[in-house]
Amino acid sequence: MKQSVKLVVGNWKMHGLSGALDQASSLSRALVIDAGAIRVGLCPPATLIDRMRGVLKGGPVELGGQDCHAQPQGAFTGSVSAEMLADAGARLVILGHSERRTAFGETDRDVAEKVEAAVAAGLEPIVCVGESLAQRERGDAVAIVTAQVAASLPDSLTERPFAVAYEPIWAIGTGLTPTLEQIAEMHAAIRSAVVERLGQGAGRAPILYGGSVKPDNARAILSTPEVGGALVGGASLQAEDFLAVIRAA
Ligand SMILES: O=C[C@H](O)COP(=O)(O)O
Repeated sequence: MKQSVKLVVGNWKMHGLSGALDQASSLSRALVIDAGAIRVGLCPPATLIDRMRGVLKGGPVELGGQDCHAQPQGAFTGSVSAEMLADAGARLVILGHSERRTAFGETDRDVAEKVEAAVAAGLEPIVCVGESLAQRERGDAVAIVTAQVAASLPDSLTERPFAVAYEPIWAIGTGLTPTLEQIAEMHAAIRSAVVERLGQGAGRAPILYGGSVKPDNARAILSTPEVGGALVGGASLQAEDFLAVIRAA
C-alpha cells in the first residue's frame, strides 16, 4: 500500500540541554513543508518538551515524548505519564524503543499498556519493533518482528492514528543499514501483521524505518516500497542534517 503522507521524526534520546533549543529553532525556521505530503516531529528529552513548545509555536514541527508510564498518575518515582507529556505539548510518543526493551526490560505487554495510556491521553504512539543481529542471522527476523507487532498493538488502536517504526537493533547508531530489499520485505510483513491484528482500517498507519538514517541514505530508504517515513536518532540532533533527511522525504 502506498503511503501518501510521510512521517519523519527525530528522536534526541538522552541528548540535549537548554542550548539545544537553538537547533529546534533553526529547524523550525528553515522548514517549509507541504502538509499533505509530510509531517515532521521532534522528540526531545522530557525536560525540554514544554520549552520546545514555545520555540516551535506556529511552525510545522510536532512535538513528542520518548516514553511514558502506563498509569496516568501515582507513586511511580521518576516516571512521566502520557497525560503529562500531552500537558507539556506533545502530540506524539515513541513507545517500545529497543533501548527501552533491552535496557529497561520492557515486554510487548508493557508496550501495549503504554500504548493504551498514550491513546487515552490523546497522543499518537509510534510503536517500535526490530530484531537483533543474532535473530536476523538465524533467519528469524520476520517472525520476531511480526510477533512484536501482534503483541504490542492493543485493540484501542483500531480507530486511532498511530505509526509503527521498524528499527533493526543492529542498525541503530552503528552506521549499518539493511539492504533496501530487506527493508521492503520487512515493511510488507509488518503491514500484513498490522492488518491481521487490527483490520484493514489500520493498514493506513505509516511504517517508519529507523536505524542509521543519514542525509546520504535517506532518499533511497524513504523511496523504498512501504516505507512511510523515518525515525531518526543521531542525524536529528543537528538541524542541518535533519533538514537534509526531511528534504529527502
Ligand atoms: O530512534 C531512533 C533510532 O534508534 C535510530 O537511531 P540512529 O539514527 O542514531 O541510528
